[in-house]
Amino acid sequence: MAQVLRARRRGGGGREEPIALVVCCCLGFAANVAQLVGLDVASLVKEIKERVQTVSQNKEDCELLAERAELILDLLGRLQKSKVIEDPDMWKPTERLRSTLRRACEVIEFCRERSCTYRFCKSDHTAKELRKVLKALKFCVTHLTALVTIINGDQTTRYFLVQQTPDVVQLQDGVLAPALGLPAQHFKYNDRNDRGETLGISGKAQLVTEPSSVNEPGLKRFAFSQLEVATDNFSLENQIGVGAFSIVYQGQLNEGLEVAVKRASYVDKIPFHQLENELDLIPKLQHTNMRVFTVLEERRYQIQVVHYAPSNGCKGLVRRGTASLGKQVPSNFQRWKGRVVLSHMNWKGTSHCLLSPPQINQPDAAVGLPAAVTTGELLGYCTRKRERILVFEYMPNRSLDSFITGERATKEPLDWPKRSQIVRGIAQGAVYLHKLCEPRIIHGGLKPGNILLDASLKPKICDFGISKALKADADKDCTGVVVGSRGFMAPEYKQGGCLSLQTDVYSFGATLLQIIRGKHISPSSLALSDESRNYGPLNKWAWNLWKDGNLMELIDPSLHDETHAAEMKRWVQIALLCVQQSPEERPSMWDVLLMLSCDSVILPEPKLPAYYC
Ligand SMILES: Nc1ncnc2c1ncn2[C@@H]1O[C@H](COP(=O)(O)OP(=O)(O)OP(=O)(O)O)[C@@H](O)[C@H]1O
Repeated sequence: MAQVLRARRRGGGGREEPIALVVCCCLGFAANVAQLVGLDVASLVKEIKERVQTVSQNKEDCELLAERAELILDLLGRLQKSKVIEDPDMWKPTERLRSTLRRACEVIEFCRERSCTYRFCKSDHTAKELRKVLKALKFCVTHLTALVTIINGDQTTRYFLVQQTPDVVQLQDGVLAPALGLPAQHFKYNDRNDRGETLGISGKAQLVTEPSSVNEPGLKRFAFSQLEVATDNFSLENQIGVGAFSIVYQGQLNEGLEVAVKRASYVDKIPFHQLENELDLIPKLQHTNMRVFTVLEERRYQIQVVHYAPSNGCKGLVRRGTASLGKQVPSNFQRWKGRVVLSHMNWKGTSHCLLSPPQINQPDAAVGLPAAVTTGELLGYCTRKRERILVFEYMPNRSLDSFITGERATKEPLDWPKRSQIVRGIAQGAVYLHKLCEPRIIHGGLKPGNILLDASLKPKICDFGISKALKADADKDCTGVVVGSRGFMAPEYKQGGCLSLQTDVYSFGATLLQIIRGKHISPSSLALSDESRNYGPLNKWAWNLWKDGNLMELIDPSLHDETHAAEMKRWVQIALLCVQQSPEERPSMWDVLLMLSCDSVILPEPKLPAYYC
């Protein structure tokens, strides 16, 4: 069979040499790794396809096998166009590809066998081998798809600004190549763009060998094999999200619980850091989150706090037991016409705002503050060699972006009441992070892709990979490292590498504009400079329309027959306040929540948004 598997030619000493070797000699090593793989793989795939035509057993599986082999060839072809292939180490995970394809050829050959003796003795073995090969090919498809997807940057473009030395800031536009299972030292982020600028994260990638210590008693440590089973071996079919740093899979644990399994894509320090950051921060959020405002009952002028914030959780907003309004209730909460109100002092004077009618046993409704709005529950984690995996509760409606700009935008467009519930929920979550948590947290990556929706479309902010816990007296965190998504990053963050509460406000504003605009892109006549596109592409358009008093044009056409036009326009104005160029001019998230919740709060005139020109 060997002769049909590899084309050969006569070498100098009359020996036969595989074509691959010949190619390797003719071309420089680095440049030809991909071609080498390509050639060899192409002939193997061709062989497989031919043999499948005449199999007599396991026909369906053989056909599936041929399909996967063809897909692999296609993916390799796409990857060849990418510079990443010049690094031979990027191909390490495909090293076994050729041997797998050879096994595939062999096993298909067995399936062509028609003799009864063979069937009697070997058919069991063949079926097993076939399943193994199918599984191995599936792994390869997943790996290559991840490479293709991320190299092509299927989502919003990412930027990485890295301060190598205190005064050198470098920019990368586009997504860096990740690879599952590659040793960290194989990553080199030194590509240059056509202007000769250095791209990407430079510096030595470091292997993180030991998992960070996890002291959270509530978190479960999962075995890798358990997650393999839960996600059908991290199969492509189970893949539900590809981020810049991880791939997320839907899975089902033995006990039937649906989970989202977030597996780090890089083996570099940076993505590990992202997942470890989440592992560190999320349990803190959950602790405060679950215990604060769990049940609030209003009895005339009394508010009974059944659950309460632990002393190290939130800032002592509530106390255990029964408190009389106006006495033990913190100053932000006051009695007003017999209702719980939030009184706010620093936005154009004092405004009193009834956030929502109090309802018995409905915690968030009672005071309009976030109960369990901040994040999906982190159930546990898994570390094994170079693997870093987080396991979350599964959110059946996944992320907001698919409803706003993705395929569900047309199939299941959200009406205004749903959108406004989501917007308020995000604002509540951000207030919770900025004001109520101890330490306060800057999310750093607010955008529709990082808002998960539960079964009733309640939003949960996810992805705390780049979030920062603020020191008590700090209001920003400057690392010089910038990671974010085009369109949602505040200009001062992109330029200076400092995350602040105000950069989150900017991202919230850009998200709000997108939620209001929906899928429909801005008019082609709108000349946007590259800079404008980087910072909230809708800013300029919204600003122009606001000045012309023509805001309805910005609003998603599917909402035009709704009866909420006034509120929609008001919210565009709020979004414009959030995306103002100057961080000092932007409202706080607390202000935003008030403005969203109270029509009576008079909105100031927005000033120029970031990158208007
Ligand atoms: N708990 C979950 N339930 C359902 N879907 C989820 C869950 N967590 C994540 N996803 C899906 O996976 C996608 C990527 O998740 P996440 O944003 O956490 O990854 P990431 O690698 O940090 O991505 P990025 O940094 O590019 O935003 C989400 O947009 C969402 O569609």
